[in-house]
Order: sequence, then C-alpha cells, then structure tokens
Amino acid sequence: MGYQSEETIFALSTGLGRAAIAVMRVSGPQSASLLTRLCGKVPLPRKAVLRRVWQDASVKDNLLDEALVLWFPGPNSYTGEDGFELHLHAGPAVIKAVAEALVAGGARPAEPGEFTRRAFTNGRMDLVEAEGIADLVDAETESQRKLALAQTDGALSRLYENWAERLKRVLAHQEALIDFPDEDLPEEVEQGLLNEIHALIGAMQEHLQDGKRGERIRRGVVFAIAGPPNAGKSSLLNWLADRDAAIVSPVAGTTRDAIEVNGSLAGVRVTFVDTAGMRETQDEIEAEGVKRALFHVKQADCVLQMFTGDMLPENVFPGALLIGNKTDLGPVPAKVLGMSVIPVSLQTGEGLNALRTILEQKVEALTAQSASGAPLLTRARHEAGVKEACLCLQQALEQEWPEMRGEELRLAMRALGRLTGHVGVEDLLDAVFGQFCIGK
Ligand SMILES: Nc1nc2c(c(=O)[nH]1)N(C=O)[C@@H](CNc1ccc(C(=O)N[C@@H](CCC(=O)O)C(=O)O)cc1)CN2
Ligand SMILES: Nc1nc2c(ncn2[C@@H]2O[C@H](COP(=O)(O)OP(=O)(O)OP(=O)(O)O)[C@@H](O)[C@H]2O)c(=O)[nH]1
Ligand SMILES: [Mg+2]
Repeated sequence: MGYQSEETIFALSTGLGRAAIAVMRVSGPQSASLLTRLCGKVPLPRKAVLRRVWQDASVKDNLLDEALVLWFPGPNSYTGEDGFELHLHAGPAVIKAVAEALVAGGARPAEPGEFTRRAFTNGRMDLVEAEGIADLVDAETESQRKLALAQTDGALSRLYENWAERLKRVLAHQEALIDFPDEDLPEEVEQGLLNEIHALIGAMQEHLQDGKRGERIRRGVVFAIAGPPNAGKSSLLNWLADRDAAIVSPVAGTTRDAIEVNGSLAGVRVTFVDTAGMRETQDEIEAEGVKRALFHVKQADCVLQMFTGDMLPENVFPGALLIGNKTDLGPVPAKVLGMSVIPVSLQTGEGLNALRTILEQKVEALTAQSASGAPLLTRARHEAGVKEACLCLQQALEQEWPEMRGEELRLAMRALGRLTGHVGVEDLLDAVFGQFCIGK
C-alpha cells in the first residue's frame, strides 16, 4: 500500500464556461463523511444515484442542487483512496455553493494534477503513464491522442522497465564478479555481461535516434515561412490559417514580429510561423524582425522558403521546401539550385491543392512511426533520462575495475528508475504534476 493522504481535496473536473453538467471530484479520507454531510448517505460503489445536495443534509438545511452521485471507495479508485463525484447542474452559483459546502466539511481545493499525483503516490500508475494522462487531456489531434493513449496504457513504461530489468541482471552478474573475483566463475559471465551492456546501449540509441518524432507529434510540427520581403509569406500564412491572421500589403517589410498559427495537417498538430522578409535594412525594428526570422528558421522542423520569379533565392535553407509564388505574374523555374520548386499563386489559388498535399506528406514523413512499432520518445525529460542512462553504460564499458563498472551500472539504473518514478523523484514531482490542469 502507498501512503495515506491526510487531506481531502476537491476540484471542478469539467471546464468552465456555459455547459449543462459540471463534475465536482472529491478524494481523500473524509470523502465518506463529506458525502454523508452533503447527501445524507453513501451509495453503493460506482452506482450512479440521483440525490439532493444540501449544505448540511442532517438538518436538511439549504438545498444546493439535485445531482448524480458516484461513490468510489479506495483502494481501487482512480486515486487509490476514497472519493466521490457530484454531477451537478453547471451554473456558476451551484458550483460555488457546493465548493463552499465542501470547504465547510473540511476539504480544500486541489492543486493542478493533484488527483493524478495521488494515483502515482498510491502506486496506481507510474510517472510516464501519469504524463500520458496529462497529454491525453491536452491532445487536440488524432496523432496526439494515439500517442498519449499508448503512453497511459504503459507501452513506454514497459520499454523503460524492460531495460531496468535487464540492467538489474547485468548488475547482479557484476556484483558476482566483484564478490568472487578469484572463484572459477565461467569466462562467459563477463563476456555475457559486456554483450548485454552493448545491446542495451544499442536499444537506447535507437530510441533516442527515433528522433524528435514523438516530441513533434506531442508538441506539433513547426513550419517557418521565410523569404525576401513581398514574396507572399503572410498571404501563404493566411491561406494555411484560413483567416486573416497576418497583415498583407504591397509594402515590402510589412511583417516584423513572427506570427504563429496552429492547425492540423494529416491528423497532426502543426504550427506555421510567418516571419519578417529577409533583407539588409537600416530600420531598427525591421532588423529585429529579421533576427527573429532567422531564429525561427533555425528552430523549425521544416522551412517553407518563398520567392517569386523575379527574385530567385541565392541559397536554400537546409531541408526547406521551395515555394515559387505569383505564377499569375510570370513563370517560376521548375528547379532552383538543383531543388524542385512548388509553383503557386496565392492570388489565383493555382498550385495550392498540390502544395497542401506536399505539406501533408512532409508532416507524415516527419512524424512517421518506426516500422517496429516501438513506443516513441515524447518528452525532453525522457530524452534526458535515457541519454544519462546510455552515457553511464558507455562509461561502464570503459572501466577497468569491476567496482567502478558496478558504480556506473548503478548510476544508469538510477537514471532509468527516475524516468518511471520508481526511485528518488521527490524533487521532480512538482515540475511534472504542475503542468496538469486543475481537476485531473
Ligand atoms: N466521470 C468520470 N469520467 C471519467 C473519469 C472519472 O474519474 N470520472 N476518468 C478518470 O480520469 C477517466 C476514466 N478513468 C477511470 C478510472 C477508474 C475508474 C473507476 O471506476 N475505478 C473503479 C475501480 C475499477 C476496477 O478496478 O475494477 C473504482 O473507482 O472503484 C473510473 C474511471 C475518464 N472519464
Ligand atoms: N499578383 C500576386 N500578388 C500576390 C500574390 N501573393 C501575394 N501577393 C501580393 O504581394 C504583396 C505582398 O504580400 P505579403 O503576403 O504581404 O508578402 P510578405 O512576404 O508577407 O511580405 P513582408 O511581410 O513584407 O515580408 C501583397 O500586395 C499581396 O497581395 C500572388 O500570388 N500574385
Ligand atoms: Mg508579411
């Protein structure tokens, strides 16, 4: 059994704003007495019942609402402790009155992510699965949903746990070599151990090299739109956004600040960043805009490099897609510096369907799952942990002394343990759960 929380917490688990129903969620040791206080008695576990909700049901004082009530006794509930839900009429006054009744009964408002934090502390899920739940709540696209769901289901946890298991066996063999150096342990023990370390390093490197795919799906694929002034970059952004997000004008140097628009392509979340036209300029503000444009070009997963037939680019940004605009005014070459050009006219719409298809293909290529179907790396926290474990294993291979090798193996083990939250993560928890929304 995990620890027992002392405090009973509550939060509105459904969003604010006009709605029919609001779910008030409660968890902690005083749940049963609170539920009795508000509704008179505790219903059967997980059976929805319709009850009147009072400020104090024992004296039928001050009726607050009529609600659907669900009782979730621990330890098999979401949080692992006693809890209940009130499905209320979603008026702000109802919610406020019920919150006040809960406070009067001894509960306090929950911190962001506190329900899931309790689920973690009570051993209902590990840290990677908890992060998956936060991502599932935030998921806006189909690919984000699938990635997060796989993670809540433990696919990524199982990968990390499998490494930790294998490492534990390596460490046990290493300890045997330390404790019985002169005994006749078979030669194969040391060779087998080294082979396994190599295999683990290989698996970790493959996971890391699976690149930024998982992170791209989770955070969105970023396209930066760059090129000289007046090429039609803001016109392209507005077409992609399907609204007037950026100012379009015949004046060269119109856009200064980078303008970001979110959308979805091929079921993937994408961000398009329109930037200032790049040129030498005396204007201080425009120069700052150009600086920011270069920053976004560097950060982007793919650059949409725009130009027109009368000002061909002298160089191409790495991995860029070349877009030749204003075909209505004159032809653009089929190739520039050996690279194919996508001809379009934002004015007439010519070539835009083809462009959309190319962008969808690009997004698919940037986020494609590996053929093995192995779970993807999704967060910088995981990347750092796997990198650290991998580095320790590489250092273990370089140690002459068995004791030193053992130490590096233990450090690798610890790095993996911190990933899933099985060891020494107290310092991490505020950072992980602070990113959740209230009521989760
Ligand atoms: N109204 C409501 N909808 C919800 C949730 C919730 O807590 N409340 N969830 C929460 O995020 C998600 C579903 N997750 C859930 C997880 C466990 C249980 C549950 O009833 N557990 C049982 C034990 C089940 C068993 O082990 O057999 C229990 O509480 O006794 C319910 C929902 C999404 N939808
Ligand atoms: N004829 C024609 N004009 C276009 C086309 N696309 C954009 N324009 C015009 O070109 C001008 C510049 O367009 P913008 O989209 O503001 O260009 P920009 O690249 O964002 O320019 P800066 O922000 O100054 O760097 C505007 O007057 C647009 O209406 C096109 O395909 N054909
Ligand atoms: Mg512009």
